[in-house]
Amino acid sequence: MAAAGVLPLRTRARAKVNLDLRVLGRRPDGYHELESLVAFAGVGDELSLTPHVPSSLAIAGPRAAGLAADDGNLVLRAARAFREAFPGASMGAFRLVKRLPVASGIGGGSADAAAALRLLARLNGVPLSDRRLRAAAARVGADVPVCLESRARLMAGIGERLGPVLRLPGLFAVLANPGVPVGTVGVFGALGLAAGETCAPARCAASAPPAGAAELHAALARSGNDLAAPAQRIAPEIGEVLERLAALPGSRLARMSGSGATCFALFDDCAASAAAAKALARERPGWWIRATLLR
Ligand SMILES: C[C@@](CO)(OP(=O)(O)O)[C@H](O)COP(=O)(O)OP(=O)(O)OC[C@H]1O[C@@H](n2ccc(N)nc2=O)[C@H](O)[C@@H]1O
Ligand SMILES: Nc1ncnc2c1ncn2[C@@H]1O[C@H](COP(=O)(O)OP(=O)(O)O)[C@@H](O)[C@H]1O
Repeated sequence: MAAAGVLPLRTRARAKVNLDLRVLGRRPDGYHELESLVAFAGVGDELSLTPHVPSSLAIAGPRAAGLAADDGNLVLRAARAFREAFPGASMGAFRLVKRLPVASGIGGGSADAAAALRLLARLNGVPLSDRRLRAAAARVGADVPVCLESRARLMAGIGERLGPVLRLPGLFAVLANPGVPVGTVGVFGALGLAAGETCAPARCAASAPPAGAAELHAALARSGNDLAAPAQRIAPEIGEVLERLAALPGSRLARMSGSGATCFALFDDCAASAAAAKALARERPGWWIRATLLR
């Protein structure tokens, strides 16, 4: 129950989109070294924190079904990581409004974890640049550090090495998910790399992405997502999502995000992405489809 007179703190947990993703190799500990240009969408979950009451989590929202509010939830895992990093910190009661599909390659759980860390940091006067906070984020999950600030940047290592924040041109996108959850572990496993194996050289000094949307579309067309092929072997529905997105009027590029199954298409303007999302929703009423700005 909310403490009388105490207003909850609130934040958005925006969907992460991997505009491209290269797998460089597999570390001896089994994790994969990546390079990815990451952007964030206007759609996301919502998280609030009622301070100064015992730690707890309640979940509501259109995608809440099947997501347990137990100790394994990434919100409560993040809260534990925060308390370990800042012993004696004030905690509170979280309420998550779940809108993003679960296990879908847009990091909803990672964004929720990062949102929990942001709220606890705000409550306890900890700046987002605090290295103990960043270390706590990396302990919760590979994608959590980039979600902490939720700003476009290059991500490397297993996700813990972040480039400077990038001012990307706004990318008008349609996100589409066919309703098939895809596990990250299985997709990395299906790549079939042995521990310690290298498969691609790191891009030397990563150059800043172009400032114009058309130039960025063209640059992205020269890259890809190395997890798309293994993900499609696990969930062949992804092939159909990519085909449908590529065939939409005005679609400039169609690609899978993260380990799937969510895919995105890019458009020149807001009217084109909105019309495309509407048309796709008519064709595939069972899919999760959103027009959104990536930046
Ligand atoms: C693939 C990516 C790309 O952004 O996104 P999603 O598809 O999850 O959204 C991420 O690397 C996912 O990060 P995240 O989902 O936080 O991964 P974690 O929970 O830390 O790890 C889950 C499992 O994925 C594998 N894993 C994860 C990250 C990585 N760089 N190499 C890996 O091999 C490991 O088997 C690990 O046990
Ligand atoms: N708050 C949460 N939101 C989503 N998934 C969560 C959450 N807490 C724990 N999980 C678990 O984490 C896994 C990854 O979820 P998610 O971040 O949605 O995947 P992805 O990064 O592929 O989009 C799921 O299998 C889910 O059971």
